[in-house]
Amino acid sequence: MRFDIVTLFPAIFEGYMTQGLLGKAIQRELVQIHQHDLRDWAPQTTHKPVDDKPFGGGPGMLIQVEPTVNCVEAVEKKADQSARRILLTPQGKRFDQRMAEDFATSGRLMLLCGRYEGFDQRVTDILEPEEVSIGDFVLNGGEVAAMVIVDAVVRLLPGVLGDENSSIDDSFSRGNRLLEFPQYTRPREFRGHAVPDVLTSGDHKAIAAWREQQSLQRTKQRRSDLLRDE
Ligand SMILES: N#Cc1c(-c2ccc3cc[nH]c3c2)n[nH]c1N
Repeated sequence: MRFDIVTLFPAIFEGYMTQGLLGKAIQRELVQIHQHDLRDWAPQTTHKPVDDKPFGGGPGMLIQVEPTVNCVEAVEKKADQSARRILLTPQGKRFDQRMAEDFATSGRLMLLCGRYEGFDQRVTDILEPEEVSIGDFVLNGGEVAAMVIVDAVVRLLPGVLGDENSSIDDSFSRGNRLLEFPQYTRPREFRGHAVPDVLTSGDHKAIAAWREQQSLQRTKQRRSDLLRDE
């Protein structure tokens, strides 16, 4: 799978792409991530401005339409398949596990990361991206949101998580409507807190029943909204 990230701050992604599961997936060529600096598409002046004041007044600046559309069109010319375009914005559809599973079936995603007050409206009108938000809070730009999406999608790709790390029991995975059960490893007791006996009983049926009960109890306590019919 390939991600093309259009951003004013490509360096933000450097460290992120070399660490952990994503770093390994890139090394194993299961994933490609290409950053595209919008400033490379700015008017060829010394300052290379990509932002300007909003018509009609108001605070802050907007990213101009021209560098963005030129950048996206240039990126698309490099590959035969047209990428699925995602614009990160607080006004977007809420990102969730179902959306992550859907994105994971796309061969290529283009993530448009804004800054300032966002993009000129014509970027949306011309490129017709899917507008996505990662939650009801305000960030300073789309890059962190893009990393959240890359992180959630990459772990779903075949071969990225080994069998021992399968995502099948994860909260929210593949239609799971229950939060994941509590997990324990060695030591069997720490500061008076012991691992529940059932987990060391070897009785797999009892373990499964305990985990189901714990998931249901945890979901009722923390996220009862997940139990309501849609
Ligand atoms: N996705 C998302 C976002 C953002 C976001 C995205 C892009 C820009 C560009 C300037 N400010 C931004 C905030 N804030 N909160 C979210 N859930």
